[in-house]
Amino acid sequence: MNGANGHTTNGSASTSGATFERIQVINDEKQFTPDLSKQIERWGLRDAGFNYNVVAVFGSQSTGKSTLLNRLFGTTFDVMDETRRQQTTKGIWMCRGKDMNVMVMDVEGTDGRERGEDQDFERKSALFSLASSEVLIVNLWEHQVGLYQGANMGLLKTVFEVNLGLFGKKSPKGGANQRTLLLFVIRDHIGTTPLVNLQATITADLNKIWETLSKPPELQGCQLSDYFDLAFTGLPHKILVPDKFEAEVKQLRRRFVDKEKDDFVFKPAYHKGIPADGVAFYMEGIWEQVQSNKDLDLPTQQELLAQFRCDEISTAALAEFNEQAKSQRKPVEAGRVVEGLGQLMRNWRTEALARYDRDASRYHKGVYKRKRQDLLSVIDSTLSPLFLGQLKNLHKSCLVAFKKEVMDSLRGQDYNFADVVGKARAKWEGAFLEGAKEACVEGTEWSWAEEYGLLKEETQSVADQCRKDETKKMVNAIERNFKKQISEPVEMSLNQPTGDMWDKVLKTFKGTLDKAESTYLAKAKSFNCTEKENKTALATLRKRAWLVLRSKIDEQTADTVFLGKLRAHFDERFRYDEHGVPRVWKPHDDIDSIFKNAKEQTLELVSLYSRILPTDPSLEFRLPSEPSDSLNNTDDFDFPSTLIIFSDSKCLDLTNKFRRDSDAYYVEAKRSMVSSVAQIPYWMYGVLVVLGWNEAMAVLFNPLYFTMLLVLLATGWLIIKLNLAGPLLQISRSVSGEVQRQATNKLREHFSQPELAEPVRTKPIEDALEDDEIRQDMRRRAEPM
Ligand SMILES: Nc1nc2c(ncn2[C@@H]2O[C@H](COP(=O)(O)OP(=O)(O)OP(=O)(O)O)[C@@H](O)[C@H]2O)c(=O)[nH]1
Repeated sequence: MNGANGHTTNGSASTSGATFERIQVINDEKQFTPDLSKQIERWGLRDAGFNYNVVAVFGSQSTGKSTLLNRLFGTTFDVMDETRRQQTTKGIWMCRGKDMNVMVMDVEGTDGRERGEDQDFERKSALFSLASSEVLIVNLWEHQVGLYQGANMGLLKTVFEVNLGLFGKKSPKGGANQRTLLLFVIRDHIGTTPLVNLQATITADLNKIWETLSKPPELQGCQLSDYFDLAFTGLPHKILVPDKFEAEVKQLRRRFVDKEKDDFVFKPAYHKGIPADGVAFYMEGIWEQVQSNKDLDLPTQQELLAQFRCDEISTAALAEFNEQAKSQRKPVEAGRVVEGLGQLMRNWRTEALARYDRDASRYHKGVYKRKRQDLLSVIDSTLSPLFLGQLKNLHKSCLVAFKKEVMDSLRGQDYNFADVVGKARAKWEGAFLEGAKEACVEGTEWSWAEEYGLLKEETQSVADQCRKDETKKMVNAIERNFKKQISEPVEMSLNQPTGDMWDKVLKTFKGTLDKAESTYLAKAKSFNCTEKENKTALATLRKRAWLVLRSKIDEQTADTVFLGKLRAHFDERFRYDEHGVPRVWKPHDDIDSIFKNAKEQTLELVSLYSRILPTDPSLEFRLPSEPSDSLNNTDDFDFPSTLIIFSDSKCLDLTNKFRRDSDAYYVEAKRSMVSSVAQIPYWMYGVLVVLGWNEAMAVLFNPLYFTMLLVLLATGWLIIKLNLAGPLLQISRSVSGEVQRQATNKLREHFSQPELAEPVRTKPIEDALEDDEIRQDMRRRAEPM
């Protein structure tokens, strides 16, 4: 039964379980057991709160204390062997009463026989018992009553003195004070002296002792009854009248059990106010104080106990709380919005506080409240990062969702920008607020205002950016549309190079631009654009529109296109007559003047196209020459230069190019006239018949030639008869065609001699016109044919 430190830990009757285990609280070496707390737990009393009682017994050695306790409470304390009268209880033992929440203390007897004259332990055990128990059973033989010098009275003197030390500092009249019941059990009460007499004697003796106590000045007037209640009972002789003894003991037990009875001993006033789970620590503290002979101040002890226990309870509550909080730390740190985090936090917080309150509220109120506050601030400081993390995550997710919603909505065609942005902002800022409110735990000073402000700023800047992008997009779309609209009419106007060509172009341009501007303004309304933004966008639109027009003009005045126009214009005037019929040059046609007029008229176009200049000044268009395209930040823009289509040198270049082309047309015209003159005249055939008459007669009258003619005719007749005319005609056509081709080639070769052709091809046409010799030569060559 001896522990490692020489402490007798516990023991039990052979039939008992954990409930009946007893424990030596203080061993004969005056050491306090470290196992009391566990033992109280094993007894099932740890969570009893205040619903338990402590009773201790005082008395001389071997006066049947243990026997009485075992009978009264069903405990299992060692009882002395009948045959050897010697001390059995050493130190202080404790056992749980059977079927009752009572901790029963069996205290070593007070005779000191075994310890010699050492009264120290008696005094200390009395002090300890009084500080811890509600009821002190004073066990004495009947014959000891009235013996003032006897061990009991000495013990009682000790108890009173100790009591003054323990509770005396506080005036008993000052309010609720610790009272203790002294229950005198007179053993072997034969009955010759009635209990009342014995009671009177004992009371008188007690008062006498009380009087003789040296009390501190402030407690001079205190009475014994201010601190103690006295109760008396007698028990018959256990050996002589065992049945009566047992019956009386049963009777006495009822006073410890039956709460309804008036003589119920465990009155609330006697309770030391120590929760069951703190009893072990409290007792240990008291024993330490007692051992070190320090002043034992119970309120201070209770406060110390409260501090220790409240800390313990708080730590236990926090441990569980921390486990719970840890579970959500990772997702929050990983940037996730934890659904219902606020509710979770509220639950953990409430549970932790409830756990603390359940166990700690029984302790010293001041300490309990102070520690609760500490616990609360630790809990809140643990939860605060989760709250802030949740806010940050909410902020992020709401911003992302806001952007997505805006982008998705802006993807379509029919939308009102202000509506889209306004709704999305309200929705996601609202979602943030909702989430933040949910995450906020009541009773804290947490705030989401700062994060909310940040979110609002960011949604605003996203909205601004979107508005800018949308404006840009809209201007681009209007520009594209503008391009489509002006393309055809401008092209048509430019293909009709009349004097009011630019008037028509600018009229179309201005009309379309007006429409584009009003389209912009109509749409811009929904964007909540500022006046300044609208001004900038319109300026950009105008400039872009102008550039679109300019690029269309450039396309139409590109070298090849423009030369084509000139050629067409020239053709109309040179190669076609005034009725639009193609000219067939006759020798009497005045090619030169027609050519000259057509050329001059065509060359006038170069200057017409060279500059955008309407005849009606009201149609003139102007733009500021500044970088107005804020949407694209393009380079400097010089409006006047955009009015010039062809520079002077370009005009000269185009004129030259056209001249070369027109000269070629001129030469071609001339040639066509030459070839028409070179046709064989019909009268030549008549001449041939006249000149060939003699030869025909010679054939008819010459038998050989005539025979040959007949043969030919017969062959012809046969051919017709045999239907060979077609194939032969075909062959003869081919042959004649070939012969004609050969002949033509020969003739061409003849007329294409270098001295005739070269000057026309290489010299400028003016030279050619002036070169009369060549003209004459050409006519000469043409005429004989
Ligand atoms: N005459 C008489 N003897 C009793 C009575 N009760 C117990 N005894 C006997 O007294 C002896 C001592 O009993 P314990 O119960 O051990 O007494 P104790 O006071 O606990 O003894 P310590 O623990 O040694 O101080 C035993 O032999 C009991 O049988 C009683 O009421 N009358």
